[in-house]
Parts: sequence; structure tokens; C-alpha cells
Amino acid sequence: MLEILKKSLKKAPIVKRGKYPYFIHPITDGVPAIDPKLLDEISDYIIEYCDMNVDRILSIEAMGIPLATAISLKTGIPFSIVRKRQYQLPGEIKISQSTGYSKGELYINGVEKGNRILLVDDVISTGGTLRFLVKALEEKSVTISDIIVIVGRGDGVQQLAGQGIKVKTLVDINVSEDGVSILEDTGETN
Ligand SMILES: O=P(O)(O)OC[C@H]1O[C@H](OP(=O)(O)OP(=O)(O)O)[C@H](O)[C@@H]1O
Ligand code: HPA
Repeated sequence: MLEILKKSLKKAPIVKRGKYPYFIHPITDGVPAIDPKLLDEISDYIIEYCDMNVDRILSIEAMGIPLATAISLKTGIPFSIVRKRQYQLPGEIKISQSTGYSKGELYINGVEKGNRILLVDDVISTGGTLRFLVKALEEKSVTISDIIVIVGRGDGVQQLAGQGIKVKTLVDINVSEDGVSILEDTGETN
């Protein structure tokens, strides 16, 4: 199950971003190249294991975009992207983004009160990005069917679980300066 994803993660190179060991992988970075077979494997898995009874798929710039595209093409469900750029449209919501290595702002457009959405992202680490996003969506009375993330690292999933936010991951990993190792049978859906 998810053999292409797991095999490719084991080969991911590591670079330091400050003190943070950052793994580089096609699904989380778009480099060196995204194999369509990998995208196919991941999107099939998500469609099988998530509640797809939704109006919309919501994902986050940048690396949520190929995931949302693949799921949308297979299901016919439209998708919106939470952007790093402000549009100043009516109803736009600004949230803070804080990861292990960066800080910035994200802007939510394209979801309405009462919508039911599937939230998809490429990786969870500290959980900071998803925590702010989920809070903003709940305040807007948007229903989240599932939160699905391809790669879990760090304690973000546990942190959010402690706040009542359930995140499903496809694969959980440990990252050190020496490389990536797969944590078997720890993810929600492994
Ligand atoms: O759990 P956290 O610590 O919040 O980290 C997870 C976030 O980090 C990445 O965002 P980034 O803006 O670096 O991603 P991009 O490469 O997709 O633009 C990733 O896409 C997540 O949104
Ligand atoms: O180590 C990482 N690699 C790629 N994307 C990420 N987003 C948070 N951490 C990482």
C-alpha cells in the first residue's frame, strides 16, 4: 500500500533550514519531478479513505495544488486554493502561517458559510498552518468532512488531536540530518 510514496520518501535528500532538517520530495516540493504514477496512487487512496461528500476541495498554495488537481479530475469536485497572495475580495479571510522554518500570511477565498469541504495538504509538521486554517473555517461555519495530509512529521498531528482537530495522514515519517525513515502503522489511515 502506497509503495511508490514510501519508496520515494526513503530517498528524500535533507537540507538544513536554520536548525530544521527539511526533507525534499516531489509531493512536498515539486522537485525534481512529480511522477504521475505517484500522484495517481495518492489521489486514489484519498478518494477511497476520505468522506468525499463535499461541495469543494480546499488546499493550500503551493504544494496542495497538484493534489487538489488530481483529486478534482478524478471526482469532478471543484477545488479552491488558500493563497499566499491577498486579493481584497469581499469575505476574504487572512490567517497567519507559522511553520518550523517560516512565517507568513495566508488568504482564504472561495468558500462560503455552510459549505462542506475536504481539506488537503502535502505535509504537516508543527501543525501551525492547519490549526489557524481550521479555526478560520469553523468561524465561517464551513464544515470540514476530513483533513487529509500526505506526510506527517513531528508532533503536529498529536498537537491538533489535543485540540479536537483530527488529521489523517497517509505516511508518517521521522526526519533527521541522516535522512527519512518511515514510521509504520502510526498514521490514521496507514
Ligand atoms: O505543520 P506546519 O509546521 O505548519 O508545516 C506544514 C506547512 O508547511 C508547508 O508550507 P510551505 O508554505 O512551506 O509550503 P509550500 O512549499 O507548499 O509553499 C506545507 O505545505 C504545509 O502547509
Ligand atoms: O521538511 C519539510 N519538507 C517539505 N515541506 C515541509 N513543510 C514542512 N516541513 C517540510
